[in-house]
Amino acid sequence: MEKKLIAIVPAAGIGARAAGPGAPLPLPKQYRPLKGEPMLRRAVKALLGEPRIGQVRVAVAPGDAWVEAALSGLSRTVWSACGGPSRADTVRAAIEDAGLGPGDWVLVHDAARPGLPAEALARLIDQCLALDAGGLLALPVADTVKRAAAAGPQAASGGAAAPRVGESVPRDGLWLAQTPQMFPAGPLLDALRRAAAESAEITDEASALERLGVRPLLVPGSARNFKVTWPEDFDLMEKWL
Ligand SMILES: Nc1ccn([C@@H]2O[C@H](COP(=O)(O)OP(=O)(O)OP(=O)(O)O)[C@@H](O)[C@H]2O)c(=O)n1
Ligand SMILES: C[C@](O)(CO)[C@H](O)COP(=O)(O)O
Repeated sequence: MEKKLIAIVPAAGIGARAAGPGAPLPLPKQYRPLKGEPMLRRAVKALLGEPRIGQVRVAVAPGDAWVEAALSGLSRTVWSACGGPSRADTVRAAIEDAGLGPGDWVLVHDAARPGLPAEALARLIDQCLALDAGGLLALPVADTVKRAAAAGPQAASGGAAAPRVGESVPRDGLWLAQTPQMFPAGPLLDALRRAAAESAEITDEASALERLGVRPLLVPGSARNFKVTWPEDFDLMEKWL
């Protein structure tokens, strides 16, 4: 039987970092309109443009009041209020909800990355299917990388003091992980369950599998596919869109 490919969009966050200082967001960042359309809707539409994706499953927080309007009229799209306290909890619950076979493919994409180009998405799927291996979009690090030193004494003038450099980190071989991240459903679900049982803090799907010795493919992503995280990112993303 042919393996299915479904997409999961974790959308149960609140966007705390996207709020300005002292100014909470009026609604979670994934519902903020970008050029007239909620960010979540744009992220889902980027996935729907790929014919190999059979269904898009959006996972939102319990009590979410915005998802129905944000996704109205989209084909091949369902949503469920199975969001958990962390992104990994949300993704795990969404895969459990999806009732997939262990060999079916799951492609996880952040609601906060509405700028995903069709070519980058196709590149990831092509590579994973051709090599029968899980993988993720990512970009090689272009800048010099510094690790901050442990916090020292605060400046006498008040205000938050700038941290100091502890060391420079060689950037050779360093990549910045993006989404989508694509894996077979069975191994991914097993890896996420084990990470949860062992209280391992994981921030993406690949790292759950890396803990178990898997070496996912690093497929070149795109600068346009950045994650809307900080207040200024909304304007920047609107320019790209
Ligand atoms: N408990 C959570 C936390 C995050 N996410 C989702 O994971 C994606 C990437 O997370 P991030 O950009 O960190 O979003 P937030 O958690 O909303 O942002 P912040 O950390 O600033 O609060 C987003 O689509 C977000 O909605 C989720 O589904 N469930
Ligand atoms: C999955 C991710 O987008 C890859 O860069 C990232 O790790 C999500 O991290 P966040 O802290 O939940 O934004």
